[in-house]
Amino acid sequence: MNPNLQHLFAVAQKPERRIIGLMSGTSLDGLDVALCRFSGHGMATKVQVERFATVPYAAEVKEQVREVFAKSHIDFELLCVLNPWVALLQADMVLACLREWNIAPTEVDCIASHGQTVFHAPRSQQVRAGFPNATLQIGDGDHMAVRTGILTLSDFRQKHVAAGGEGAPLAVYGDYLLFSKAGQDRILLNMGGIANFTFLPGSLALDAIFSTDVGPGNTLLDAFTQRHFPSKSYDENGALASQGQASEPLLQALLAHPFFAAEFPKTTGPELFSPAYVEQAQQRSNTTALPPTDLLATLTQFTAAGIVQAVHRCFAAGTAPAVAIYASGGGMHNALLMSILQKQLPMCTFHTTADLGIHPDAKEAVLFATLANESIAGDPAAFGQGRAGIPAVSMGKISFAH
Ligand SMILES: Nc1ncnc2c1ncn2[C@@H]1O[C@H](COP(=O)(O)OP(=O)(O)OP(=O)(O)O)[C@@H](O)[C@H]1O
Ligand SMILES: CC(=O)N[C@H]1[C@@H]2OC[C@@H](O2)[C@@H](O)[C@@H]1O[C@H](C)C(=O)O
Repeated sequence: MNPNLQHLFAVAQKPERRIIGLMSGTSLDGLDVALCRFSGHGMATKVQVERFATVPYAAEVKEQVREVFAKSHIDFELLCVLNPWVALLQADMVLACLREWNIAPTEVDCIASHGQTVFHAPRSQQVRAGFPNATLQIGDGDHMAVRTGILTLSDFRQKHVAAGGEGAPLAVYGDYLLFSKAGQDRILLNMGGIANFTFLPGSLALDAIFSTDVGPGNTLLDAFTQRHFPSKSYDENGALASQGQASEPLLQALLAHPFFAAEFPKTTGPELFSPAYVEQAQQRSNTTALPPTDLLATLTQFTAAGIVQAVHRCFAAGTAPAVAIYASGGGMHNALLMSILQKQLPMCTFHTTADLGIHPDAKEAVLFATLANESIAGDPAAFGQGRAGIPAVSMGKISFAH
């Protein structure tokens, strides 16, 4: 037998596995690195996050990735070279973390690498007809494996698309295994560049759980903060938006897109929720002269409205029962956004995933480590027969280090 297969077999049979989960999201702020210790799989999964770091991207890295990010027209050669370049950059970040943590690469069983999404194209957002759902992440897994010497799983979203999904949100898989609680309805709300959530019914019924994107998270806030306040990369704690007055006509124009009325589960990205989207809504609502702080106030309300509408929709049948919301992602640090959510969702109690034992900034990196643990040691049957958006499949392509 190929010794690589023997090694994989041995890792799958270990009572505990050390897996590094890597996530670099739509905000392009850096690489989240979570060193996790797993035992078990499926509903018996136990995970302990031993170390976590966000390694910030240098300005040059952000600039290079932005050149090919969420754009219809790009330099194709640049995309081609960024595919290994991003992988090698992230591999070196992993090796630097391991050195700092005094852990040898040989002590890590596997890396679960999300890569960098450069374009997300569910059918509902494509301009051409007749093509399948599609999504593209760069940061090649073979380069990660060879540079680090660690078995690597990568490119998780393609199997989801191949099995009928849109390639996202994958959060449902990890949230279900790690955070379900009998007797308590929970929403795991992640506010990154795009906002998404998983609904976990207290009944634990597999046919009631789902994950969905709900609209923009920080992506538009970041873009317009950077445009109007060039020294800032984001609106810290919502301080700028707090100085402005939201425009109701612009808010309504922003909410007019069919994405908001579409059924769950659904996905989106900065391809749709771009600065051009906001500029068009400003034209339609005669609000092009809005002062920057009013614009940021409106965009904060817009982010909140997408989330609030979606939470209400979870309970469309009647009065919303009490539900516990567990927040994660950078948006949870935006005090203004959080206060709007709390005001508009009085039936919810607000917590963070830290209350469930996972640091909110680490949650998505832990998700990919969990997906890798399932692919290596689990069984896709943990997700029943599979439903729309939750096909019962093992995700991640395997790259051997040698
Ligand atoms: N103190 C803060 N106040 C306001 N916003 C903040 C604060 N801290 C972080 N953020 C926001 O969080 C963003 C980063 O969020 P996060 O790292 O969750 O995004 P991501 O992982 O790239 O996104 P995605 O989940 O869409 O892939 C920043 O760009 C910023 O907008
Ligand atoms: C295509 C893509 O990269 N989507 C991301 C993005 O960031 C948030 C939201 O949009 C979510 O759908 C997804 O990531 C998380 C980790 C997910 O798949 O659950």
